[in-house]
Amino acid sequence: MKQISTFGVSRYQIGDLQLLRNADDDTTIAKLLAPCPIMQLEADQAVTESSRARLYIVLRGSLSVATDTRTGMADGTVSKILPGESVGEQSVLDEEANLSSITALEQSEVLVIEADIVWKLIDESNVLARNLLRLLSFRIRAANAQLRRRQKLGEFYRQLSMIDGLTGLYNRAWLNDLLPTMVATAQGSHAPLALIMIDLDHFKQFNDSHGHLAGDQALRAAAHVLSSALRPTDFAVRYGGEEMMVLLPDTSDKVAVAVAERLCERMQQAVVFADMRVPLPQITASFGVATLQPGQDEQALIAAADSALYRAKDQGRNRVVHHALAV
Ligand SMILES: Nc1nc2c(ncn2[C@@H]2O[C@H](COP(=O)(O)OP(=O)(O)OP(=O)(O)O)[C@@H](O)[C@H]2O)c(=O)[nH]1
Repeated sequence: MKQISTFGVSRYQIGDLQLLRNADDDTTIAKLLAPCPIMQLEADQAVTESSRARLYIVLRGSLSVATDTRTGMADGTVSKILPGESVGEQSVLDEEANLSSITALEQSEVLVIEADIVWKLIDESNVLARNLLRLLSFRIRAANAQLRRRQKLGEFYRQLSMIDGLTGLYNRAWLNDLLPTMVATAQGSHAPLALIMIDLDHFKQFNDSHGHLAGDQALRAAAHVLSSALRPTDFAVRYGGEEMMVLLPDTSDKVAVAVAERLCERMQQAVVFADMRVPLPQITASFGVATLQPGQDEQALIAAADSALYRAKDQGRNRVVHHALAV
């Protein structure tokens, strides 16, 4: 970056600078700008870092500004600054050195205005102050829009990471996130909460006989049985390999058992297709039902449903057992 002139003796006019367009008192402004250096940059040359805040106005050529991630708002976004446009207003107002990385996109000439002169210009020119406010408001709005976009994207990925890829059911991460709240809400409002633990029967054998891909198809079919049979307020989760779980808010013992019975029956009827569209043998599952007891936490609720599930396996599989009721 080498100085080739000062604004006062250059061919450039105040009207060339967007921030000062239509300025009211040209003579005072001209006097303030006269000693400001004009620097020449070659293509790809960086604006030399200054420890002090400065305003840069492009007179010829163009600059690329990559925001620095240290600013918090920034994410390395690159913008192009064209003749008449400026960069560095915010650092002047914050009285902080510019954290952006500024590089010339082609051979360029740049007017450099030190912060103290910018403040004098603000004192002298209402037009400059107004243009500066407008510019900053535009930049804030653009930054807000970008933040909103990023927030939406973050939420999208968060949701994606809560869904099991094979079955489309919620996954364990979702359960860890949501179950404690569901349990606390139910305990707080004395509303019932039922949990059904489901495990496919002899699934190792199914995999061994028909292959892992057919096993995956069976898991998808089982998940579909659950998700298509539930109310919109219920949740189906893939708890582990071939273990699934259904959460039924506001549901009593008896209703939860009836729901589990319905799911058990539909599971036997589910048609699992292999790739050749030839149906595979039936799948069945065992169901353990538990309902939240006063003072119980989510771990105890899961453990109760799990022990009911083991009893269902013990009693011959393809059946429903309630933790406390004799089903
Ligand atoms: N295809 C497939 N199989 C899985 C997946 N996750 C777990 N499994 C299989 O599920 C089987 C579970 O076997 P076990 O826990 O022994 O139980 P089981 O054979 O179902 O027997 P019971 O539960 O006692 O009826 C294992 O063979 C796992 O490999 C998966 O994502 N896809």
